[in-house]
Amino acid sequence: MSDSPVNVTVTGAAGQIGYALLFRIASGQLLGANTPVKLRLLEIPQAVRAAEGTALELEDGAFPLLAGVDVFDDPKAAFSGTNVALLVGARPRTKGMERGDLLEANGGIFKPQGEAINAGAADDIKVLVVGNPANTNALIAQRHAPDVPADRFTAMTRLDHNRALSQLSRKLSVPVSQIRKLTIWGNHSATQYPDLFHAEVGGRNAAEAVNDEQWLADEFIPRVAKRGAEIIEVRGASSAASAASAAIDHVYDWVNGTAEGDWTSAAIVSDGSYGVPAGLISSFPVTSSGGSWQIVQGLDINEFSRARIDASVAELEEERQAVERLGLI
Ligand SMILES: NC(=O)c1ccc[n+]([C@@H]2O[C@H](COP(=O)([O-])OP(=O)(O)OC[C@H]3O[C@@H](n4cnc5c(N)ncnc54)[C@H](O)[C@@H]3O)[C@@H](O)[C@H]2O)c1
Ligand SMILES: O=C(O)C[C@H](O)C(=O)O
Repeated sequence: MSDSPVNVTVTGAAGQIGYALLFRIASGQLLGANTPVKLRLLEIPQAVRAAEGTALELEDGAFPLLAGVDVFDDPKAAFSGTNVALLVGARPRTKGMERGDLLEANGGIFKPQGEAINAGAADDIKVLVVGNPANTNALIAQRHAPDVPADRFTAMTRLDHNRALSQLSRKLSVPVSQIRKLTIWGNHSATQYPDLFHAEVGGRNAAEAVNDEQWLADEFIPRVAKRGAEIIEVRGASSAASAASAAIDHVYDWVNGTAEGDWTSAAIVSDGSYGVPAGLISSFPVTSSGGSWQIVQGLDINEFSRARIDASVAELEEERQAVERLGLI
């Protein structure tokens, strides 16, 4: 076991995802079974008491790897010295709210959080944004942290990736462990593009194994892209434990590396690869090694995929322009 604990800040700690996430972090699933963690929970003042209640429960878990829990309502204090930041707390869309209103409300959250990360986080800070609209919230935070390398800011499309794995596994009646090289491109929204064309199932091309373009276009892609809405409809609340699980997967792979011969999906700052404008935080096929993500290069993008990637990237561009107009970046 390494000696010094890793500081992990979780925002929105009293929310649904926070509750599903914190106990898994405390048990060692975020960073590995040999890494002690110190949790730093950030909430708005009205929810601090509930976060303190969760902190009591974390204490009651007697987790051997948990070196302490602190609760904050001030971002500067919560991010001071932090190594891993999970930005989960966000303003949900409520009735009558337009997309612009949502972006503006979230700007009020992610701008000060980016500034606080810039001011006081540890040099090796890694940031995962979960709160929606995740890609653009990550962009806002990143732009307000000019002293932090841009590649430390990421947004979560791992839940979409996991959803796509499960849907394909059901269709082909194979375990998810046999599926490799699946990709989510673009935005964590209904425009995202889950791409099977480079995926492999038991060593065989997945699109060929499926051999059903209608299923691909009319069932698989919309099912994955609209799964968040389906969960809300059926469960009566947005996904929480599956989102927490995907956040664990994302950070675990970022820190510990992806498996040889496979890749995963994460929204990271574009370097212009695959025609995605540089600077946008967009989902790509990625591998991780040495604590950093690399975009998988050299994939052939067919016409079917190109149109769908472009549509999702266009939406990200619109969101970027909207937050620029609002003066948020
Ligand atoms: N990227 C993804 O795949 C994905 C998946 C599921 C949900 N989400 C998003 O994750 C977010 C959280 O979901 P949830 O179900 O936990 O919501 P929730 O409403 O249960 O919890 C959100 C928590 O954030 C807190 N919060 C609000 N503003 C804050 C701030 N400025 N600082 C710290 N905390 C703050 C709230 O007090 C609340 O406790 C939502 O935006 C949701 O849409 C993303
Ligand atoms: O909260 C939502 O709007 C849905 C969420 O992003 C999800 O993908 O489950």
